[in-house]
Amino acid sequence: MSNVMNDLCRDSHPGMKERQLAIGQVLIEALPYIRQFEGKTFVIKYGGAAMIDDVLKNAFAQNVTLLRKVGINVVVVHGGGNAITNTADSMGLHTTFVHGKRVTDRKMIDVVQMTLAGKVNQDIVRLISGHGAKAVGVSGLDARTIQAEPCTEAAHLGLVGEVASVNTEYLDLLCQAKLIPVIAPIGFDNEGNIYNINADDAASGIAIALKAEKLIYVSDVEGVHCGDRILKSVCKSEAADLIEQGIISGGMIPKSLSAYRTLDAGVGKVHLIDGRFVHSLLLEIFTNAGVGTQFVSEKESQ
Ligand SMILES: Nc1ncnc2c1ncn2[C@@H]1O[C@H](COP(=O)(O)OP(=O)(O)O)[C@@H](O)[C@H]1O
Ligand SMILES: CC(=O)N[C@@H](CCC(=O)OP(=O)(O)O)C(=O)O
Repeated sequence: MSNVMNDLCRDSHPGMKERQLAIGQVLIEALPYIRQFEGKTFVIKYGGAAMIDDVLKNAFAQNVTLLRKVGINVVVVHGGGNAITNTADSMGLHTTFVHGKRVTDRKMIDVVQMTLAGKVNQDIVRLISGHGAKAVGVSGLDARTIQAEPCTEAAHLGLVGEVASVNTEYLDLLCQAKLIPVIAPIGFDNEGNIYNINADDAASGIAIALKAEKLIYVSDVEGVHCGDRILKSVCKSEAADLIEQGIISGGMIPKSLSAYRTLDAGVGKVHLIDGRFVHSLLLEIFTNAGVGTQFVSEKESQ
């Protein structure tokens, strides 16, 4: 027996038995969730601070690996808005956002493509693979994973698209092989035009197409704020009011709107969790506590 184990067995560390018991209880609490979710598909939108800070990046990769290892089909759709802005800045290109979406001209779409499908995507693949799962980088262009169409606000936004259809056969194949697709949110239309797709919109379209069990947005806030309160749940009409009042603004607008589209299309659960909090993903999925904000349909919230 190692010295550490010897010490533990003699209970020479005050409070150690209590700590071990607590760890055991947390692990057991996960069991019903593991049984419930085995073989189910979770789409995880990876964005915000958890994409920038090294400790958080690593924790995210560990969390995703653990989900895959307990039999959940994990599909990651990543953002990278900050990285795109940094690359654009370094090339002297000016960035403008309208209601949380980037105005995208021909020069900007090149920056989006090389940044998202290049460095950002491959960094995530490398990190996840480093923890023992096999991640596959998928540009939305690969195998027509994301067939795009111009978004409704295209007149103002340029080459910004929405998901028209998803190659679910390809993604299902990857999941069946126990691989983790890591998807960059770009797509092309029938004429071959490439579109920049907001990652929340892409994650929503993919969750709907895959009939996912859950869509989870990992972001850089505790949840949806209303003043100094974090809302445990928010329904569609409340969200519409909060948008109207400017309380939900910027990047939270596409997130909220895509959340309700996802729910309306039949995906059971849509959550927003704080990627700045290490292991928030595991806590959300495997504990009774739940964290962050759940987007719910009108009926459920009443
Ligand atoms: N009511 C709100 N509650 C929480 N965050 C909000 C709200 N309104 C606006 N935001 C902003 O939305 C941001 C999250 O959206 P975004 O920057 O697109 O994140 P991500 O990169 O994770 O997609 C938050 O950092 C916050 O600044
Ligand atoms: C149309 C549009 O806005 N596309 C986004 C795509 C990346 C993204 O959504 O990144 P986050 O999740 O980190 O915000 C952009 O160009 O920034």
